[in-house]
Amino acid sequence: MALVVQKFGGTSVGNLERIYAIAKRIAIKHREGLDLVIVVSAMGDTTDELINMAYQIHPNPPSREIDMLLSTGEQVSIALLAIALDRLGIAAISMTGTQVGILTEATHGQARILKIQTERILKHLEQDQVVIVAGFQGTTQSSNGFPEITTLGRGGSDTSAVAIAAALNADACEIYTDVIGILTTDPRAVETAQLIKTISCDEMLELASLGAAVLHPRAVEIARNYGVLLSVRSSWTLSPGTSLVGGYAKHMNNEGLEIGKSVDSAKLIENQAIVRICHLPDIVGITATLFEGLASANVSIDLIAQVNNFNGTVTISFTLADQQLEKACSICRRILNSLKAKDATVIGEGEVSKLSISGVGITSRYGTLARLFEVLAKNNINLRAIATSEVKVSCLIQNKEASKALKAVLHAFELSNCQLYESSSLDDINGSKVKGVALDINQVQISILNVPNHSIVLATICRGLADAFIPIGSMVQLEYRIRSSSLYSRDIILTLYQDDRIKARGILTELLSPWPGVRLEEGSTISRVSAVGVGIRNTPGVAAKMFRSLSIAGINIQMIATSEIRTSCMVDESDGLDALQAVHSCFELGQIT
Ligand SMILES: Nc1ncnc2c1ncn2[C@@H]1O[C@H](COP(=O)(O)OP(=O)(O)O)[C@@H](O)[C@H]1O
Ligand SMILES: N[C@@H](CC(=O)OP(=O)(O)O)C(=O)O
Repeated sequence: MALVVQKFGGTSVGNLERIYAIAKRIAIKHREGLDLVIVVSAMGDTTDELINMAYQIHPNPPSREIDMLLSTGEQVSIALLAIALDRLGIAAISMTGTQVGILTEATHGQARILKIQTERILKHLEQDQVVIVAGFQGTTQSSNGFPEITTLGRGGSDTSAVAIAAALNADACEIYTDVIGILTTDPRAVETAQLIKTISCDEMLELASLGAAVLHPRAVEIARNYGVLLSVRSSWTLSPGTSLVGGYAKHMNNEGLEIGKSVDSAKLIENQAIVRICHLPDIVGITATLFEGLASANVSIDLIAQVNNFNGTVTISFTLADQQLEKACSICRRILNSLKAKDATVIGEGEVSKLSISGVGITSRYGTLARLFEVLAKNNINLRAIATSEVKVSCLIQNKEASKALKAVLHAFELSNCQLYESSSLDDINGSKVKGVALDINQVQISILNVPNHSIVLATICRGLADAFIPIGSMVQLEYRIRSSSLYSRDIILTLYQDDRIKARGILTELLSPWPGVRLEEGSTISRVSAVGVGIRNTPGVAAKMFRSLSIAGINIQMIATSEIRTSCMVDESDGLDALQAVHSCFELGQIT
């Protein structure tokens, strides 16, 4: 008999009528002969309400007690669902994370799953019972050997469900929610959002980490790592929803279900080039004009970084294949001439290579970025540009340093040579275009200016933030040649969550004190709008189209950070929603296909 894990989120079990309606759906599937493990979240806004209560009593409640408190939310809904199934004549049993044996790290509030004991679940399934498991919670052993309740972090029931499916080697894992599946964007923000029928795990990881709250990135990571057949569907209709594709059926490792390696391959592309444009006037639409000009001349751009300096000028850098460098520089110069941007300078540099590491949760797993930059710094590798995302980090380095850098990275991340791929030009697939767009609010731009030209600063910054569990949203590096000198000055620009601003300021100020020339500047709160799709890099003009749509909407782009399958633009906080709508519409994502 097929074994299916189904997860119902907080909105789907928001009141007794909904719980009963879900019980009826489950009863039908059980009678059809499926073995069912059901994971549920707490009813409606219960978790928020519980957190609120704790903070009314104490400004800094103990994390153990918060986990104890929050875990009660799911305990209510599992019991009610079991009662509803009993009423319908279906044998069911509810179980907490501790009763199942969902073993996690010994940390409260954000624990990762190490192992799921399947014996008890399997025993009840054999007895033809529906097994109902509390999502979002696990158990660990305290230092004195007693079991303690842990929670997995907000939105953690998706993670519970996919992890249980992986541990049971289930035939499918279905996430039921209040929308018909994964849509081209949040339908609460854009009414015309359309269903995406299939999406790759990598695309969904990017979307989820960029603000698409419909699926938790950790759940996607587990599905990708263990080849779980995952879909997202509506709790109220029978439509098939969205299927995720592109997972790998890896074996569970001994380190722990959620703890495996974050980096699974490295790749080097030689003969790349970088173009740097400095002192560009900060005029709405200027970036769009530049990239439209390049696209119409068939210049294929890879990575783009742009930052609005706080002095009214813009700095842009982009990478491309070496053989297109001269053409790109002359197009840029021509456009800048026609725009009468007299102060702007265009500098091209060839003979660089792009070294990338790929995996899952690269930016959300604290420490992976730091490890990469530490290794490169230790080997004295000079970084000319960087691009970060959830599934890939790329660094531009000089050709002559490329093989040394690659060797060091393979060694540091314990990758074998067969994971290395070399190519000399623009490569591979013709994927589809933009799959979806997402909006992430409450971000802040932190600029670290005038960084001396060595990678150790980058490594120090990333390690300091990782040790303080501060996630980095986007990160770019821009370089300028210092006037009348052959030396470069470097700026590193990060986006972080607004809530982490004060903590990050303290840490960065202290970390940067050995380099007295380095300046820290903070911008105002910004929103990040991102377009995601595997076809982005092979479709010239995608970025230009996005930049133009923002300029037509009168929205100034404050920062651009791209990776291979995503383009993110940071805009003023108040422009976020308009920016999302403009980008969604420019890629015609609201049209029924
Ligand atoms: N790309 C997207 N596709 C679908 N829903 C999205 C997307 N981005 C954000 N959402 C939002 O995610 C919500 C579902 O997530 P959530 O509220 O956590 O559900 P649940 O309570 O079922 O866990 C939807 O109601 C929708 O507003
Ligand atoms: N109840 C928890 C866990 C969860 O996953 O909820 P939901 O499925 O409603 O996002 C929370 O609110 O964070």
